[in-house]
Amino acid sequence: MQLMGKTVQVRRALLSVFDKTGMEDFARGLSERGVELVSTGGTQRLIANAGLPVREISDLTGFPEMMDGRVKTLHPKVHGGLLSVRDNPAHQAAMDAYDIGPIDLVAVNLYPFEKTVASGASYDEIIENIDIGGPAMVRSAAKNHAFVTVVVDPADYPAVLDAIRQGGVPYALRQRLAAKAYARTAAYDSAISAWFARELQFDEIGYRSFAGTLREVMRYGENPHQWAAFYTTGEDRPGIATTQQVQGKTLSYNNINDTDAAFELVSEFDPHVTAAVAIIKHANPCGVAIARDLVNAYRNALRTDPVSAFGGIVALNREIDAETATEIVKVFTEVIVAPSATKTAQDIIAAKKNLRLLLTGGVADPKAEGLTVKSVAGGLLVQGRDNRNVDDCDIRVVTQKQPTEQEMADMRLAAKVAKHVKSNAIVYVKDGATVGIGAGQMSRVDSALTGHRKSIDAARASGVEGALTQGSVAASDAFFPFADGLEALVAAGATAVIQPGGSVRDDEVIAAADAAGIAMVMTGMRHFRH
Ligand SMILES: NC(=O)c1ncn([C@@H]2O[C@H](COP(=O)(O)O)[C@@H](O)[C@H]2O)c1NC=O
Repeated sequence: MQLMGKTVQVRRALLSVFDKTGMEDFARGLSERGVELVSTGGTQRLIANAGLPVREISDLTGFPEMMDGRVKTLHPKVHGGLLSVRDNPAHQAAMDAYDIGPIDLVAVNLYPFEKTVASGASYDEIIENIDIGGPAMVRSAAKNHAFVTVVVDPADYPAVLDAIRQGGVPYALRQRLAAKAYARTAAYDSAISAWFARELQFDEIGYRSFAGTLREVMRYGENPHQWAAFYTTGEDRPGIATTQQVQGKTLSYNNINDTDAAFELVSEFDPHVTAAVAIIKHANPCGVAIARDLVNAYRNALRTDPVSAFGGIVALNREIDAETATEIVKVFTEVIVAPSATKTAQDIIAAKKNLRLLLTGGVADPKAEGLTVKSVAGGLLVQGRDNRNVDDCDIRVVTQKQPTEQEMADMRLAAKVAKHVKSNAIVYVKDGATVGIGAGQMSRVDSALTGHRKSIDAARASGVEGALTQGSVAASDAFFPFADGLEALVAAGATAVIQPGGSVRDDEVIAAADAAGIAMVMTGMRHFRH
């Protein structure tokens, strides 16, 4: 392959695109450089209507497009023209024998499989939108990038035209376009296999592929020496991947991770029922509150841990109003994320140039099915999304003391927040707001103590002696293996506790609660989060 690595002149191009964006200009540019154009049905009509000379694919193959377009380019005259090694005498002999002409450039984009699935189309319609001929051409051309240029993204048309105007497409560009082409067909097949898996409810099908579309390359990852990029999967879930950035600096890797945690948390609360605000640091909440309006929810969330809230992410489940925006901008905040914002709220936030404002258009459905993926050395851990919460549980009172209505409401809030706190999680709540959060400790007792200690700091910050946890309720994300965790909650001042139960020592824990005279309920649902 002596020609390999050289700049290649383009003499014949095959154009077959579903998304016709930019195609007329691209075809004109090619035509002006003397490139012969060959094209399929709709693409051919577009080019011909623009007054440009273009051959129909059936003229090249000698076969009509048939079977509702299932077979149009699947022919040796196409694939031979794409795959032949130009300086290989045997390949040349085959081309001569079968009258196969070289094709130097292919521009293809595929039937919109992903969009068809997202639109809720029927099974048959989805199947019909699996492109076969397109990926086949893309793969042939990409394999033979030593000689052939493959363009799968209209965004690359200008660069390719520029190269052709300067005499030909250089090897480095052909190579990059080939890599992109295989990434595209891999992502396409990944979407098809993921759809099949969902449709047939296969939990295990032998292979899994996960794909995304590049949204942005970040300056760095979790730390400055780590490379990072954000890929979106196309899932139609209001949140970090679908958000519109209205203002502020570009998002960092950590911002994206924390904003996701923040918005998923407030999405637990139906905005028609209550306003909810979460302030997040390092993917853990440092304050969460629900209230009749956002401004009170924000003030109460902030009170939990005003020190940690500095440089935090604020998520809201309703449209941000001017009053709430005014409160938020008083504290140094990295990101605000909400379904929408009033014009006045946006103007108030605009005064802080660097502050990012992200609008999602709605809250996420906390009950929606989905997968989460985590990488481990040499593998991927895949599981169903944790799409259930305390509202799905049969709550059992296990102590002599019954919780009051207020305690019960606060325990539901505490349990929903605990679901979003890294394990071991302990969340203290009083009157609709968190008053102490213990996150990510290796022992449940330590989490209970941490939340308590932080509530003493927060009380002091607001000029109150003692702990905010006095008279609160507490939630634990998992059962208490011993009574010591429960006793730490009692010592912190909790009057009611919500936890899944299920320990072999549940009896001891219940006895400790009875001895302390507090109420305890069990949900039967654990919410580990790592
Ligand atoms: N069947 C084939 O041989 C075939 N060849 C190309 N396509 C696709 O047909 C589309 C373009 O069709 P048209 O030019 O008719 O709008 C492209 O998305 C291309 O990927 C095909 N369609 C499906 O497999």
